[in-house]
Amino acid sequence: MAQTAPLIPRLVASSIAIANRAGEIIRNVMSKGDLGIVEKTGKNDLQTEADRSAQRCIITSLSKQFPSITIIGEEDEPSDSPVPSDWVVSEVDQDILRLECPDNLQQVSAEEVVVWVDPLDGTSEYTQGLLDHVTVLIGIAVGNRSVAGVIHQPYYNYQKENEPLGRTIWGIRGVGVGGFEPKAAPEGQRIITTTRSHSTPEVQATLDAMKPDNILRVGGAGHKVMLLIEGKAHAYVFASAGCKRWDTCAPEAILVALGGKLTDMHGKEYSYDKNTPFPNKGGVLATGKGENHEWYLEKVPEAIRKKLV
Ligand SMILES: Nc1ncnc2c1ncn2[C@@H]1O[C@H](COP(=O)(O)O)[C@@H](O)[C@H]1OP(=O)(O)O
Ligand SMILES: [Mg+2]
Ligand SMILES: [Mg+2]
Ligand SMILES: [Mg+2]
Repeated sequence: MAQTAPLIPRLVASSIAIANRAGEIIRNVMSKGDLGIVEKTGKNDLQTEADRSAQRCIITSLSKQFPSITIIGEEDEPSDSPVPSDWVVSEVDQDILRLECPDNLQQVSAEEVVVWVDPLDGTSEYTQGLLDHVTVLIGIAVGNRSVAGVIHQPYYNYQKENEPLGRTIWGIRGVGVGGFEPKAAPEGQRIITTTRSHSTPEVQATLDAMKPDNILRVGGAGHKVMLLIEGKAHAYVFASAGCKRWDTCAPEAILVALGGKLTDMHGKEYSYDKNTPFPNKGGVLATGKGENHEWYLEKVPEAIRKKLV
């Protein structure tokens, strides 16, 4: 069975198992207490031992199982030390291999695939102990389109006793989603989710122009798209540069598999081609199924939109 399934479901099946392992690594770093925080070159841009170790687990495992695909990870990896053998995952999620795959995904070759890896999304929140904002993101693109994604939440349920810790959700365009219960956001309200650690006057002015009933300021692109697909927010609005392709590839695929949309502030979809420059310079606007994406675009103040190129 595993050998006969097409490449995209096999990649998703492996990514689920790999993301689970990366989540354990993230929890282990936190429980040991030494986060090994490094400031990267950008403003308000941190990296921890958990980001580095989780990425080594994900990239080593994926490239071992799929040697011909292109993998692009957020973190630079200067480490020469060998990857511990128990970080190299060979398991796969068997249920995914049994899914029906649409025609357009049947014949994808490894050379067409680009996997965008954010080993730990919400690093700023992780260092501040806001653990439920943290996700592991593995996004799968074919050509320039994001077609499948896995979001793992290592700390899901962490404040509840007797509930399983962590969960992994997946989505494949044209196939469906799993690992959670999709829900529509409440009618008759406008709830917008946005950054809590990378706000700017432009981000705030754009939110003001949309006159939301409520604003949910939380960390991570993965976490914010989870709020959309679980019906907690109607739109994710970030009128600023700062996010990168690895932040949006996996969440976009899951959102789109459910009928939602993710674009820049001009309404343009991001390209996930391997040669694309990775900054999402046009900002992020994501809306759930049935939301009027155009309405949000029209509300973006023109002077702010013009700067986001
Ligand atoms: N100015 C920035 N510099 C670095 N990363 C950013 C910036 N803005 C956003 N990001 C990335 O996008 C994610 C979503 O942004 P926010 O939480 O501010 O809404 C962040 O968790 C971070 O990913 P990461 O934590 O993987 O570095
Ligand atoms: Mg980062
Ligand atoms: Mg990120
Ligand atoms: Mg990250």
